[in-house]
Amino acid sequence: MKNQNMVDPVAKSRVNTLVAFANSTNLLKSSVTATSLGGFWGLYPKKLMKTLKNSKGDAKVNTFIDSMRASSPTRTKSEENQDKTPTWILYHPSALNMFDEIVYNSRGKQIVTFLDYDGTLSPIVADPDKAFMTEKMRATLKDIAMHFPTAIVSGRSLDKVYNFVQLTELYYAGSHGMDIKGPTKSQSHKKNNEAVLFQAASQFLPMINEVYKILVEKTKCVPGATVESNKYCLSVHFRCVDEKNWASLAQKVRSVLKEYPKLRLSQGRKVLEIRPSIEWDKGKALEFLLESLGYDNSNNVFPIYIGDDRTDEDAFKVLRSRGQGIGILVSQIPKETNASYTLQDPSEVCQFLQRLVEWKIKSSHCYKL
Ligand SMILES: O=P(O)(O)OC[C@H]1O[C@H](O[C@H]2O[C@H](CO)[C@@H](O)[C@H](O)[C@H]2O)[C@H](O)[C@@H](O)[C@@H]1O
Repeated sequence: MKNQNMVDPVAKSRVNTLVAFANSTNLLKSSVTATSLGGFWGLYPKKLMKTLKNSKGDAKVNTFIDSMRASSPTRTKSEENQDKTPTWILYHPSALNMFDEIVYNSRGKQIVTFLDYDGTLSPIVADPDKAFMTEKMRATLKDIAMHFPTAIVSGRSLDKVYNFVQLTELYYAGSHGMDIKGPTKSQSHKKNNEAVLFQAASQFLPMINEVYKILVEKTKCVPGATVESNKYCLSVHFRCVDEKNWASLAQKVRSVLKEYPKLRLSQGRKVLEIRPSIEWDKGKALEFLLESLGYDNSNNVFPIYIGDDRTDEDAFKVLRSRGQGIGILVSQIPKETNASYTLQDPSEVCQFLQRLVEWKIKSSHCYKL
């Protein structure tokens, strides 16, 4: 629960300036304060998990349905979102617009990039097997990895995310960070040249496989529902299910999980994810990778984590509590987040990464001169 309301000092001072500016220019419909804006930060995902695990009644499932709808709305800008947008942007400005501020804050430090896959590097599509990233994104990732240690941190299984990305020079943390592998191609920026291999939940494999079979059987009567195995985690997809069947699908998943107290549920974009109840998430994976790179107790590192999902919030929170680096949320609509900046979609992520590479090349050139 710690750090629930922590705000990093840079963001806070920027917000105060922006709030003063917004109020003085009547940018917003009503006057705002930094405190009123602070309400956007919270621990909604944890509350939601409790709801799903402990509730008995339909009302609780409805809360989940509302939240699922909001996490990945079909219409990009509802009226309600339009109202929230100006305030939200004050707190979470575009990482492209604030690029100079970001690189200024990283001065003298080693940037390490952490990238979520679905919705960050590849656009969200209906068929999870077809979530390909563009060749431009692949080329950009190759460039990024040449200049900064880079990791992909995904809910997908390690093999699956590697097959999508296909770059040997990156770190990969699959199954929400429960399965970590280092680059197989040596990188000059690595302090320690050994490939990392970490599997946090091997003992859960038989249980996960068993639950996969049960879920496939239980959900096959729901048109459009699919269950995806991500080795140490499972995903039950709602995207192609008619909204009127969401509640019954959620109930089916809950009823299976009741028999498996060692597993827990988390929610992504039109997906329910089942994973071992261990203290491990994308935030822990980020810390593990920083440690592997030799930056555990270092002030000389500036991690940049980019992600679009609820599960990425664990990593954003870790960065806030360490007071290091920045979190960037990929979203076109206002969402509760611990990230400091935003990007709209994978094409903006690509632009941001390209600018980082250009900036790095330019600054190393200036340094040599
Ligand atoms: O951590 P991530 O890399 O973001 O993985 C999270 C989930 O991503 C995938 O599902 C999401 O993307 C699909 C393809 O665009 C989309 O159809 C689905 O609705 C999204 O939730 C993946 O299929 C899941 O297994 C991951 O857990």
